Amino acid sequence: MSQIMWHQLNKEELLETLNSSETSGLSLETVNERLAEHGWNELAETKKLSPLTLFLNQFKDFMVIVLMGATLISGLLGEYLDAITILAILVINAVLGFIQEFRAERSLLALKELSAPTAKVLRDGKQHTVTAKELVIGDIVLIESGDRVPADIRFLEANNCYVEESALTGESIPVSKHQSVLHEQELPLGDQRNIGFMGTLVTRGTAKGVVIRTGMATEMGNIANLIQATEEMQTPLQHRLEQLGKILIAVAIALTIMVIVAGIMHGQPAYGMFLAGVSLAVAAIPEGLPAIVTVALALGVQRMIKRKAIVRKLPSVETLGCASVICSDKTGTLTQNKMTVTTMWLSDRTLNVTGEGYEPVGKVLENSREIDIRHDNSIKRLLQISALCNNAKLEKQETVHRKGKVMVGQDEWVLNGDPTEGALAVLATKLGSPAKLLEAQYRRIKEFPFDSERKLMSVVLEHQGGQLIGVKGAPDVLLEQCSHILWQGKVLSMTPALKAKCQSANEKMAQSALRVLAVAYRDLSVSERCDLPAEAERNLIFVGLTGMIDPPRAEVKDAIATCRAAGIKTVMITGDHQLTAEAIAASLGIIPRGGETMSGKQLDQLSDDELDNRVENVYVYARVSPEHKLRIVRSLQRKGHVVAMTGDGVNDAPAIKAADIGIAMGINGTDVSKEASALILSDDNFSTIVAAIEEGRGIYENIRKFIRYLLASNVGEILVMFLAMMAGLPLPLVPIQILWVNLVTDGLPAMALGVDQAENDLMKHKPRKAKENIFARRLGWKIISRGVSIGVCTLAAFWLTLLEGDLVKAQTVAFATLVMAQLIHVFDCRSSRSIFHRNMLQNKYLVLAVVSSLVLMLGVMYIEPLQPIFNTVAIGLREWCLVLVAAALPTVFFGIGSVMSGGKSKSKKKWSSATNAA
Ligand SMILES: Nc1ncnc2c1ncn2[C@@H]1O[C@H](COP(=O)(O)OP(=O)(O)OP(=O)(O)O)[C@@H](O)[C@H]1O
Ligand SMILES: [Ca+2]
Repeated sequence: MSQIMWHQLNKEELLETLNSSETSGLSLETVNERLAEHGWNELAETKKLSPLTLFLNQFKDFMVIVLMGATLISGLLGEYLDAITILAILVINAVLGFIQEFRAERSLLALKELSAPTAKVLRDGKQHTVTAKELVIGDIVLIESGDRVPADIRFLEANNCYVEESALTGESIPVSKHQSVLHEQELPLGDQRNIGFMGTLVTRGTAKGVVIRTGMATEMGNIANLIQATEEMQTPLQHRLEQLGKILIAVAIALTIMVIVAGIMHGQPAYGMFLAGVSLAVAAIPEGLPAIVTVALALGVQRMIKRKAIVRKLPSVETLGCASVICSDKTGTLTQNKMTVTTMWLSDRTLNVTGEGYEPVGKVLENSREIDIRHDNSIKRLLQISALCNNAKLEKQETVHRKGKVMVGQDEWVLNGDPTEGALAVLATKLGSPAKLLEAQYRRIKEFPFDSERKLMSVVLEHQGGQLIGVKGAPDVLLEQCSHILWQGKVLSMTPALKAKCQSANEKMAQSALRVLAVAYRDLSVSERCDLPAEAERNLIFVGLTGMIDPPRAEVKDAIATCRAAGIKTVMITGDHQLTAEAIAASLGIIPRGGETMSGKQLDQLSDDELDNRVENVYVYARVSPEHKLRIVRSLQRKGHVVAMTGDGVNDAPAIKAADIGIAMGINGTDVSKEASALILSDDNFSTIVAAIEEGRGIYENIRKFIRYLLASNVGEILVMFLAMMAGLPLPLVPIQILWVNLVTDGLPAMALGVDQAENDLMKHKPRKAKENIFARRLGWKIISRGVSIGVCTLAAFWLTLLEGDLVKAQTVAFATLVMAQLIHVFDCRSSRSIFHRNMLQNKYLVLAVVSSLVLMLGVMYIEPLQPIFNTVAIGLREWCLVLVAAALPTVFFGIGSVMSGGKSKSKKKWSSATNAA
């Protein structure tokens, strides 16, 4: 098929060649056949790391290689048992590391799938949304501004449609597309105006097209290998940890060398010292840290997905925890986006409409009495334009519900399209003027699609008597274009008095939280040119207003209160009317006493400096256009805020990109906004942002928990050996014991900390500063103090037992003390205050991890055949008392210390209550 000159075919030839139908699309059967034949509509991926490579990578670590070399030598020297055990431990270590990294990799991959682009397609006569991957040749697709063209398509219909093709042609100015036949033989891509190319961006308008090429056969597929850029997935924290890791390695190696030298000087055999030293280095270097961080991030991301937040860029998980302002759209994010028209205003009459949801059943009331509207021409005109200047489709669909144990089919009205337009479609159908009926007399010949800059939409309709323009949109904008008004059935000139009436009716409706749309029209002489919205939308005849409710989402009010307690400010940014916005903001508790609201017009009059001075006290921005959002983000950032910003349209992308955390809408968002975003809300819901922030904070704290645990453990491990060598004592731990301690303490317990529950005050303190050091808030002190005391206590237990003269017994005691001390200390790490502030059994994984580590430790102490391998003896009650006291001392001592000095007041100082900050 690739030889076909698609741009030269007319519609009939096109659909015949592709065996498709413009009105009903392909059948699902055909789709499956074609999928089987041509494969998925996707570009080939670059290669991934194979699991085997990932596993072998675990052994690439320098110290591990040294240790394996050393083991090999000891094997050659006849120490088979030692060599085999060390190797076994290294393999287990590698398996753990592999599992961690493999999981991390997998979850990152899953993330990509989740944010895969979708496409609207006509199949079996119905409109479906599918992932773009599922498209086949012949599919009829619908695209609108903000979409990426999902495959190579030939246009069948294009309304004011502009596409930006710079990825293919280098030309960054969008080109207009049309559906007419092009006759030239060879045409460069940029001139194929009736073809849309996969991956290019629709910047304006709407269109319908038929898929002519998919996957690697597309023009984008031709150059796919050139554009597969790898995205930076490392977070700032991971980056800093990598650096920290290098320092730690250097320190560990330096200390190890000192241990070895001191040991040899005090008469230890050189080879044994070398093996002990290298084992110590392997144990003390937190090589698992990056992997655990990735796992903690990835698992956190999974939890976020369960809470409907899809993270597209891993670094934003960290940034989320620092967010200090959330700028949110109103419609659909703070509100339900389920619109219902409740009020109409025309010719100075206010009419109420009954009925709920999308079911088109309801009555018209005036002063609470039902009225007959059948002969009212003004109302008919209002309904007519509302129905025809409208792209929403109201359909009856059978949906299956569960009632107890049986599944019941039920007819339900569903809406395909924009809810604002849906509400108008419902209104028209309710009151006897459904679009289906009207379309027989009025044929749409042109559309100027709605955009959020113009805040209007209009259509040109052809009927028996001629042509007609119907317009709907924001009343304040539309009124400016009306020279006449339909008043009690007659067309009058618009006077200032009449205009004032319209305005005050609009304001009155807006004040009661209604979203208000105005409707206007005019006749069009056939000779009149109207190619641009500005040419069509002028000299109009005003008809009336419709007001629709859009109830706030139930859970949002609490979410906003949570934010306030967490020191995060919520700002509403909306294209809607100021009074509507204020009414809704008030009901959600967004505006505190003294808080301001600002309109887009007012914003335009402020310089950047003036805006900076006021920005922190503005809680609602109304009647703004997308480009205002960028100014707001920048201004807040200049004030030192970490800004989360939502958006859904094409024009929102710059603001989303500029924000510290750009947030797109999963349901109503455009492809462009999603691509620009760091986070996608799969339910478009504001409270999901708050949930994500909470997870973000929790993940960061968990990372701090296990960094604290791992580093304190390592300080303890190194110190025991170091002090013993300095003091001229024998080795407190033999190499295998060191490796074993490392394995049982660093592995599972550290991972379990990574999925620990958050502390209760997580959302009760201010966000942390973006530049905060990982060791801030006394973490460094905690690592050193706990590490040193674990080392000292272990050494004391060793020395006390050694006084009896049995080295193996003393080494067993040291081994048990070190393991026990770490297993107790791990619980301390769960709290920023002390071990006594949290329920020890809350984290089931941790309890399980600690119990298995205990069993592993007891195993090598009490299973007789293992004793010679691990250099242990069975110790008795007296030794156990010593072990437990020495192991508990570091944690209990600091725990009591923190309780005595009032751990609460300390934490309060650090986290000064944030309530007054918001
Ligand atoms: N489909 C439409 N056709 C005509 N006018 C519309 C349409 N949708 C919205 N409007 C008008 O344009 C105004 C701005 O709408 P826009 O979609 O930009 O913002 P919004 O959805 O109200 O707010 P948010 O930015 O919170 O999503 C609305 O108040 C309404 O008067
Ligand atoms: Ca360790």
